[in-house]
Parts: sequence; C-alpha cells; structure tokens
Amino acid sequence: MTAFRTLDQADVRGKRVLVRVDLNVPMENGRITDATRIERVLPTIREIADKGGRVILLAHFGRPKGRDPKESLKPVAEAVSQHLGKPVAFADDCIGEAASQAVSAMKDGDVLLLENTRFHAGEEKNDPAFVQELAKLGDLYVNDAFSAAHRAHASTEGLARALPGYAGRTMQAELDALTKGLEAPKRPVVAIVGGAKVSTKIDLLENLVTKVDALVIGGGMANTFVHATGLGIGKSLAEKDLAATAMRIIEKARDANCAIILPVDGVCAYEFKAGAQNHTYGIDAIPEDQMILDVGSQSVERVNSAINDAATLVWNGPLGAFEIAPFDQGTVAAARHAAQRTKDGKLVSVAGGGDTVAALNHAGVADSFTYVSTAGGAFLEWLEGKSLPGVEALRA
Ligand SMILES: Nc1ncnc2c1ncn2[C@@H]1O[C@H](COP(=O)(O)OP(=O)(O)O)[C@@H](O)[C@H]1O
Ligand SMILES: O=C(OP(=O)(O)O)[C@H](O)COP(=O)(O)O
Repeated sequence: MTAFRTLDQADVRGKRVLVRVDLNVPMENGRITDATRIERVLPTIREIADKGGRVILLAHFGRPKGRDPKESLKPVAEAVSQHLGKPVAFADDCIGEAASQAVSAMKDGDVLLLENTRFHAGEEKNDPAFVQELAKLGDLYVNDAFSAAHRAHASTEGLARALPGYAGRTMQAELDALTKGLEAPKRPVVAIVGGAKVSTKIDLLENLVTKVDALVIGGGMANTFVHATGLGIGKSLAEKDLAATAMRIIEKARDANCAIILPVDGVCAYEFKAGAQNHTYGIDAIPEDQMILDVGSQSVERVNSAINDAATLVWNGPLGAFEIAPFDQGTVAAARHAAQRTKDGKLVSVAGGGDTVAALNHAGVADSFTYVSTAGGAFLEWLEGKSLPGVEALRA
C-alpha cells in the first residue's frame, strides 16, 4: 500500500467532493480522439457517486491565456457523461455564482463538471485567494490526476492543503505501480529508455543508472552514446555536443553497477521516410551517408535477453522511429516480448510517456503490460526522482 490517504479513508456520503481529474484529452475538430484519460477516472467518480457523495469535477484543458471558448471543457462534459452512463452537469465557471449555483442544485450521487480551471490566472499561480474560492465549493478533495501532479497549481496542490485530501483510485493505481517499478521493485530491474533526444532525458538517465540493474538505451538517443564511444553514426539523429554527458552517464552506471546495453546493429536508410529502402549494419559499420532509424535484430535479441533476466521492467521511449514502417519492428518485437513475459507471470512491466503508449498500442500489447501510465511529464519526473507537488500534498 502507498503512504497516501485514499478513498478508503474518506467518508463521502452527503458530502460535496471536489475531484481533480485530468481531462486534457487529445481533440481534433471538436472530437475526442483518445478517451483513455476519461475511462481511467470513471472508477473514482462511480465510487463516490455510489456512496452518496456529490462529485464536483475540476480539470484543466490545454494551456489557455485567460478565458477562451476554444478551450472550454463543455464538450468533454458530454463525453464523460456518455462514458459514465449518467448525466454530467456543466457550470460555465469553476468559481463564483455559476459554480456555487450549480453545486447548490446537486443531490447526493450527482456529477458536475466545472469549466476549465486555467481560465483563471490564480490556478497556475496557486494563488491562495483562488484556492479559497474553489475550497468554498466542497467539503473534501480527491486528486485523481496523477498526470497533472507535477504541477503545483491551485487545483492540484493548493486544494489538498485547504481541504481534507485523498488520492482517487487512478492516482492510487499510478502510485502503486510506480512504487513497485522503482521504489520497492522486485529485482533485477531493467529500464528501457528510448526516444529522440538525450537532452530531454539527462536527469532521467542519471537517476535510473543509480536505481536499476541494467539500462537499455535505444532510439535516437542511443546514437549520441554510440558517437560518444568513438564510432561513426553517419547522418543519424544525434546530439554530438552531449558526448561528454553521455560518457558521464556511462561512468556513473559503471560506478553504480548498472549494465548499459547499447545497440550492436542498426537498421539504416538514406531518408526518414515510411518504406524507405533500408539495410541492417553492425554498429561499427554504419555508412556515412545513411541514418539509423531502428535497432537491428541482434540488438533486439540483447534487449529481449535483458527482459528475460528482469523481474521488473520500466519503459519510456521507443527503440526506433516506430511511426514509420518498417522502422517500428525493433520496438514492436521488444514490446511483444515484454508483454509475453508479463502474461507468463515472470515480469512486472510499467510503461509511460505519450509516444511510448502510442508505440505499445501500435504493437497491440498495451493491455498486457502490468501498468501503462496515462502520464507523460509526471511519469518522467517521477522516474527522474523528483517529488511531485500534487502527490506530496496527499501524503498521510
Ligand atoms: N533512430 C531514430 N531516429 C529518429 N527518431 C527516432 C529514432 N528513434 C526514435 N525516434 C523518435 O523518438 C520519438 C519519441 O520520443 P519521446 O518523445 O522521447 O518518447 P515519449 O513521448 O514516449 O517520452 C518518436 O517520434 C520516434 O520517431
Ligand atoms: O497532458 C498533460 O501532460 P502530458 O502530456 O505530459 O502527460 C497534463 O494534463 C498536464 O498538462 P500541462 O503540461 O499543460 O500542465
């Protein structure tokens, strides 16, 4: 169990419960293209409503500068209602008359969504006066928005200090999975870190090498490491100015007894294009006029063998340019292998990050992982060893 207050400790019957959720869902032309975040908060909403609480949902949407109808949560209220299978009322503002009238009209078991908290500057400033305006609307506070917990905002942090605060079921599941993955994991622990750039993940790599038994580096960022070890990488994406940083991470890993697993071969092409003519070369024989777009089959074997040795796997970032076939093959093969080990009961597998989740969905295995986080930034900050303000405020 986590050291956080959860819904198990909250007496919600007849209470006005302010529930912070993450409804920052991807939208195209007014249509929600992925409802995962909505689905993930349903258990908390249902539990509070079924226990006779009045569910007042607080959420942000996008990054508006003041009130902007394009970033209204109104269409999201309709989607939440559809997924929930019961009406969800909507108030045009999250504080003031509109909000307090809508709350007053609620009965036990009702659900209400308040307009985008970021329409007020006080939200991102965590302004105490704005926190008080929100707090007036509720008796209890539940945070179910792990993916926004890296923000010290009024609705993610301030409210937990103004009202009795509890972790919702999704927050609880995220914290349990991440604790199992990194804080109290079954060893050996293997981390896979891929994606495009070392620069965005330096803190992550530096923290992981002190925590895990083996670190697989793949994707574009592996090129920087390969370059740092003195090998040619042709026209591959790399941050050559970070060669010294890469070497420091390799040394830190050595001091911490963490094995670093780098690609031994790469699938190369002349251009970054779906279906580009390609060939696999050994990592010490990458042609000068080509770029590495995926790990080769021998590298995949090594990754899979590291997965076989692991009791716990933490994964962030694809091993190649998975969006363009056939450069998705390395990521897909390793993802399927990890999923199978998980299904066989041999592996606890935790993954997160926007592109990582897309890659696991592409491989058809997201459901087979032990836990897939809905968080991008918050997941990374947790793995970097940083404390998340929204989580800290809930500690029992
Ligand atoms: N060898 C490569 N060359 C160029 N881009 C790559 C390579 N390998 C991976 N990428 C790119 O990295 C991106 C994902 O990285 P990142 O945003 O760090 O992942 P996440 O969102 O899961 O943290 C993808 O767009 C993918 O195409
Ligand atoms: O979508 C979010 O971030 P994520 O894409 O990093 O997971 C969260 O809702 C946080 O949003 P923000 O990065 O605008 O504070």
